[in-house]
Parts: sequence; C-alpha cells; structure tokens
Amino acid sequence: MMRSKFLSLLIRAPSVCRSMSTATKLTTIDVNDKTGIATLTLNRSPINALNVELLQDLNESIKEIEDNKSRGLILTSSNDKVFSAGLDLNEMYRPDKDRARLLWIKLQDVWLALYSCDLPTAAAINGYAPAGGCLLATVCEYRVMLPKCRIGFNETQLGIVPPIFCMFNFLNVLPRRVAERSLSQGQMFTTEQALQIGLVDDVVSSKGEALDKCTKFIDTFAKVNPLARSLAKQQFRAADLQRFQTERAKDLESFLAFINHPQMQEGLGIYLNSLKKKQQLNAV
Ligand SMILES: CCCCC/C=C\C/C=C\C=C\CC(=O)SCCNC(=O)CCNC(=O)[C@H](O)C(C)(C)COP(=O)(O)OP(=O)(O)OC[C@H]1O[C@@H](n2cnc3c(N)ncnc32)[C@H](O)[C@@H]1OP(=O)(O)O
Repeated sequence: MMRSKFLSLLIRAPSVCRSMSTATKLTTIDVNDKTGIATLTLNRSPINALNVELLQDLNESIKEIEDNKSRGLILTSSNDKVFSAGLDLNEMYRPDKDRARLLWIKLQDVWLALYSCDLPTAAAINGYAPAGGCLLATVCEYRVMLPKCRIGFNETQLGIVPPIFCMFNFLNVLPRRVAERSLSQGQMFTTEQALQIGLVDDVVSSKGEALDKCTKFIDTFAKVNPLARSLAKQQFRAADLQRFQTERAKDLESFLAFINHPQMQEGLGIYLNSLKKKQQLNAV
C-alpha cells in the first residue's frame, strides 16, 4: 500500500529519469520519462549471485514495471565486470531445505515472468554472464554485450543438468544444433564468439552504449500495436510455456534431488573452494 502510494508520487514527479527502486535495493528500477523504458538493474554485491532475496526482488520489480505500463524493460547490472554470476552456490551447498526449494521456485518465477513478459525486453550485458546469468540474458528478446566478457550455460561442466528453461532460451536464440552442442558441452563463449554464433546481437564498448542499443531495439516496436506485438510474442512462446507448466513441479523435485545428492554436494564444495582459492591466489 505504502509502496504504491510512493510510486504514484514518483510517477507524477517531473524528473527525466524516475526511480522506482525497491526498499532492499537488490534491484533498482529507473524509468526514463522521455522514452517510457524501464531499466532494471541487478544490484547484489559483489557479483549478483542469485539468492532467494535477489530473485524475489527481481520478481517484484518485473511486476512493478509491467503494472506501470512501461514501454519496455532493459535488464543490466550495477557491477561493471559481472552481469550475474548465476545462482548463489551457497544456497545449494549444504542447503537449508526450505530455502533451496524457495530458490528454485523463485528462479522459475523469474524465468516465467520474463519469458511471458508483455513488454519488449532487452539485456545490456555489461559483464560475465555464466549459467543463471546467461539465463537472465537469453530470456530477453535482444542482447548487447561488452567486450572481454564471457557468457554461456556452464552447468554440464559442473556436473549439473541444465533445466528445460535453459534449452527454451537457447532454442529461441541459436540454431538447434549449436544450442544442443553448447548446452551439452557447457560451453562458455567470449563476447566475440557470442556475437559470431548469434548468442548476442551486438557488441559495444560501454554500458551507456549498451543501454542506447537496447533502447533503440525497444523503439523498433514504437509503431506496432502493443497488444498485437504482445500476443504475437505469446504465440511464439506458448508451447514452451505450456511444457514448462506441465514439468514445473517435476523440475523442482529434480533440482532438490540433484543438489541433495552426496556427490553433487562434494562437487559443489570443491567448486566453491576453487572460486575462493582463485581470489587468494590473486592476492599473492
Ligand atoms: C532435468 C531436470 C534438471 C533440474 C535441475 C537440476 C539441477 C540444476 C542445478 C543447478 C543449476 C545451477 C545454475 C547456476 O547458475 S550455478 C552457478 C554457476 N556460476 C558459476 O559457475 C560462476 C562462478 N563464478 C565465476 O566464474 C566468477 O566468480 C565471476 C566471473 C562471476 C566473477 O569473477 P570475479 O573475479 O569478479 O569475482 P570472484 O573473485 O571470482 O568472486 C567473488 C566472490 O564471489 C564468490 N562467487 C563467485 N561465484 C559465485 C556463485 N555463483 N555463488 C556464490 N559465490 C560465488 C567467489 O567465491 C568470491 O567469494 P569470496 O572469495 O569473496 O568469499
């Protein structure tokens, strides 16, 4: 209630860029008054690892942007090196059972909200985007990326089966053969490779340029009837959404069974440790 009152006040404010930031600030929303486009920024330090709270915040922000009838949604990160490091591995290693369940449900919700989003969506990928980071980028309709980054679903490299929504995203973006190979090999692509295979649509040298490109993409829909555009998008995605709903409960149980497997726990522990060791080595 307080929140919507606060929002309506902000909407009337005559600023060029109004902020609809959530209280926790794990994501922020800025709506450009000239273009009507909302920029949704991931803001969980240090690397936007997707934990329960960030996913919850993302869901709320997406809903807020849709409810406020923005003209489009641009997803980006406040970190200038990492778009998102994917799921927070600490939520999966020696997990709290209720939180692990919630984590996956919230991830499914975010995917669903973006995959079926009424608005045109674009990702300004201003840093590394492995696994869950790649999921957030490829669920959008357009991607632009900064040089010297990496993107991909590295799950199989970690002994993890990529869930079906990773497959849906890749099949929307890449030729089937390339999608299957890169998912089953857990390939991570450099920015240049990603451009070459069509995983990203453009490469630019700064975040500002990335946001401009995303705005231009969303502007290409300016003269298209919004309802017709939205229904056409839904039509393309309906079969995936139907399959997702059918398999959603099973997908959740598979995830829980998977992360609770002793071998998976051992692997996660080693992987987490190696990530920490990397930092220790850098400090030497
Ligand atoms: C058929 C049905 C199947 C159903 C489904 C079944 C199973 C699916 C199960 C799971 C799916 C998971 C999907 C995922 O998203 S897993 C996450 C994968 N992510 C990664 O592998 C990224 C690893 N991180 C990196 O490569 C680098 O950190 C990165 C390039 C992102 C950033 O590098 P940078 O040098 O800037 O920062 P670092 O020093 O490496 O990291 C800082 C700090 O953060 C810690 N950390 C890194 N990544 C994670 C993470 N994903 N989660 C938690 N913590 C992370 C890192 O250890 C450092 O910590 P500290 O040393 O400061 O304590």
